[in-house]
Amino acid sequence: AGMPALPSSQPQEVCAISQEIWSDVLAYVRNNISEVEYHTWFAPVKTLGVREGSLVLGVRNSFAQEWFRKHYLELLEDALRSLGAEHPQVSFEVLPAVQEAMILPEAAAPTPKVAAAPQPVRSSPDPELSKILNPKYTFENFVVGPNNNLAHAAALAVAESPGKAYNPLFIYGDVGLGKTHLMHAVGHYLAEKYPEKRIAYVSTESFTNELINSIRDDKTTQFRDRYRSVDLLLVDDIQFLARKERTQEEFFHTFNALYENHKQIILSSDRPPKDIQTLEGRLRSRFEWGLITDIQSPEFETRVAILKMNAEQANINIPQEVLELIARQVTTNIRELEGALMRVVAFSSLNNVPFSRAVASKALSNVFAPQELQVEMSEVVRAAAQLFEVTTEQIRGTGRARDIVVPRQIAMYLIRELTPHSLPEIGQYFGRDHSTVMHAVSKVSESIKKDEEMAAQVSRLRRHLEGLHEPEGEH
Ligand SMILES: Nc1ncnc2c1ncn2[C@@H]1O[C@H](COP(=O)(O)OP(=O)(O)OP(=O)(O)O)[C@@H](O)[C@H]1O
Repeated sequence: AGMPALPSSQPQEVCAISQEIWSDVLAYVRNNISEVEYHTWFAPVKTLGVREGSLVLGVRNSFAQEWFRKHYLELLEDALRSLGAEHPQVSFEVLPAVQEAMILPEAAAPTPKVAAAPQPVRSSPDPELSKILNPKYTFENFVVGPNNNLAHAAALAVAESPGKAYNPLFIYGDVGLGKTHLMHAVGHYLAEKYPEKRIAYVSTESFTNELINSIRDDKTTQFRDRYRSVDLLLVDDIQFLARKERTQEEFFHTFNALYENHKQIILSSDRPPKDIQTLEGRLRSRFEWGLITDIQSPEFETRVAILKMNAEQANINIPQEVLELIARQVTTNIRELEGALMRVVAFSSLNNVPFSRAVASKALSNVFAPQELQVEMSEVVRAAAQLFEVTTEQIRGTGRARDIVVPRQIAMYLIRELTPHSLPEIGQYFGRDHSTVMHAVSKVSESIKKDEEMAAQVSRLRRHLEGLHEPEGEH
């Protein structure tokens, strides 16, 4: 409602994300019906894309079409609503029987290069390897920023001279910040350069389970052979070795075997070795033999760059300001950042509206608590200084000249309006007491009633500051 219709000349690359939408819808459906029903009816359905806001589903015959209309329309609409569709629409088309097997992507023309099902960037000679390494997790697809440049450089060095540069390479950081991505990138790099090298990627959990199974099945020799004969061993989430004595013992020997043969080992963890409780000393010290490097949360610019890369890869054209809005909403976890982007794209295609800040903030409003306007005092001062062509030091200083006092009072007034800071806190920031701030606030609120120019300046500043943080409302 109130949204501009999507001009037909602006093709939305719905196909790129229709798979994404469809898998979310399926997940919703699956939660709400029995497994048998799900497999009978939903498993054979193909998505044909989103057309003009309507999710088009291909079903096998007209009987199924009727059945869906009668029994599952509401459920599907609910699912779309959960993704943000305001007027969910689903339509069904009977798939031509012969074409059923090849219905995608040809039928969903025009088909952009789909990122939802990433093509292997390079085909690995080893089919096993392409199963274990995520094709998306390459160096090319890794955005380097101040938060991860050391880890990135270390990974690259290791990829170029495995077993020589840093062994082991230990990468730690919070969830969803790219540890697995970097490990796989080394794997891809090596696989391309040295197709004969053997690479193994395993999570600590799988390593543990495989070990347990091998003990149970009396196949520990095979287990050992497998891991001790690789050229590159990538082990994810090594912190889960904590309290698993038997696995630690086994891993210790694997580590030694590889290390002695100059085979590269890369480990990831959510914390540095010294913080992994109940890790045997001899393992801990080995983890510290090579290089320990961390990945931090990405800062704003890096988050925007990551979103941009994702959008480009999905062939979706999203305005910079929308990407920035998303990057402001999700600050710590890149997996969630990517999820937020998908949500915005799904929302805009399901509602058949072009990307805008309003659309994005709406799409994200269910997922993320509506952003509190979080203007910083320093931002207000900076903005006021800029507008009045004085320095921030002057504004926070003690000068009494009128051309400094007015900007200072306006800054205090706007800080009071736009931030949750108390009068004493604001006073402290300016090296004054709270009564000075109170005086400034009442002075400015009086002045803007009479002084048009000042009113304009204040509202311009306010809009600027709000614009920095808040999604535009829908008018
Ligand atoms: N610098 C980056 N550039 C582009 N994409 C990134 C970057 N860092 C992370 N990602 C993406 O973020 C997602 C999460 O990354 P990844 O799975 O590697 O995180 P992780 O640190 O291993 O998390 P976990 O601890 O949960 O395993 C992936 O889709 C990955 O491609």
